[in-house]
Amino acid sequence: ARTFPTSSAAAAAGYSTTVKMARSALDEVTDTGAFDRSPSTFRSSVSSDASARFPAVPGRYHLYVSYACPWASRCLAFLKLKGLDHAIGVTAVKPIFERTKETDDHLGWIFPATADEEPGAEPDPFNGAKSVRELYEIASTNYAGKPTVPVLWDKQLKTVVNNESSEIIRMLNTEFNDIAGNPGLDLYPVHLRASIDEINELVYDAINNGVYKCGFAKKQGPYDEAVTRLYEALDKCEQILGKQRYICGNQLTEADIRLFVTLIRFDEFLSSTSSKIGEVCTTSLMHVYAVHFKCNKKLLREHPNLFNYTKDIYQIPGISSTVNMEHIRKHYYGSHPSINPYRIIPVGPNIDYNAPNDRERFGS
Ligand SMILES: N[C@@H](CCC(=O)N[C@@H](CS)C(=O)NCC(=O)O)C(=O)O
Repeated sequence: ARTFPTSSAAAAAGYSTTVKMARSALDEVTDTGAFDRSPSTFRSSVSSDASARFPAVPGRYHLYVSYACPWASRCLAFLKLKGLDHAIGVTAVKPIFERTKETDDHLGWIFPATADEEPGAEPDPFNGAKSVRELYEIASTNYAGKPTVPVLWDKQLKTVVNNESSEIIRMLNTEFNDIAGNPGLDLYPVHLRASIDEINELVYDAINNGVYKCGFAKKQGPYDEAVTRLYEALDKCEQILGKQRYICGNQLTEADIRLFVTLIRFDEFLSSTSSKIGEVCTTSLMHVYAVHFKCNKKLLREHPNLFNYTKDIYQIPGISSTVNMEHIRKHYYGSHPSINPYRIIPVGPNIDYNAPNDRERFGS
């Protein structure tokens, strides 16, 4: 049996020891049939202030991720761009959900038992946890919410500092500058904040979360609404990127990273999102092939500006190392046995995102 420090660590970090939330995305569909994402639970901040509860010191924090997950990947991108890999370690889980406990049927993120088991994934180096769920239970006894990645983990207090990627990326951008290899890079600069905020709102709702709203809708109305908004937003971004190199001007910002993580998964993700629709809709006898056509109005590679832009961002030093297409494919095609019982991975478009692109026409 494993034993963990529990309530004392959670109490020290100021968290309630019982958190009740949705256990999986399937619980996050409202009576109207629309997908409604639950808010993240752990919302503390690491601070550059040495007297803070979570001071930005090297070696104290660890990022638990899945390479399949777009939200975790945006944190990985910030870690690389800011030159923080020496200060904050990373451990990736296995790409395919497994039972997290023998005593119930929850499926979730699992660490491999050894470093050889799954290229890219590693055992938990600090807590010997079998699952991400166990990490949450160390931080908060009886945690009943969704055990999601990313997790920004405090090795000293043995707790989750924050599990909301939009907040983690802001901390990585500003709070670690004393120890960052690239402190001068500001991905949320004051003069562009209004524009970044506006784009983020559109991109989060219609694109990042929009693909999930398409995928998890249980009724036609919410699906129609989500898919219309998704393609309107993609068209808007396509137009903007016909005039400038990056989404908020001619400078890379967090809005680009937030958009990129969905775009890079897009042509793979269309059918993966559909797999989840199929799982939700097993009782309505929906056929998986029909489901696969639900989100295919247009592929990424049919939007020339968005497609070249995705290659451009991918080719920024450090970014390609945050994209593990193998984990992305394995996760989406392997984590839903009711839809894809033999876990066969479709051949996929195998796009070369390192291929030349036309973005330098806007200057470098
Ligand atoms: N709001 C969170 C969302 C993270 C999230 O939804 N992660 C997914 C993976 S893409 C997850 O871990 N899901 C676990 C599950 O569905 O059980 C963030 O942006 O950090």
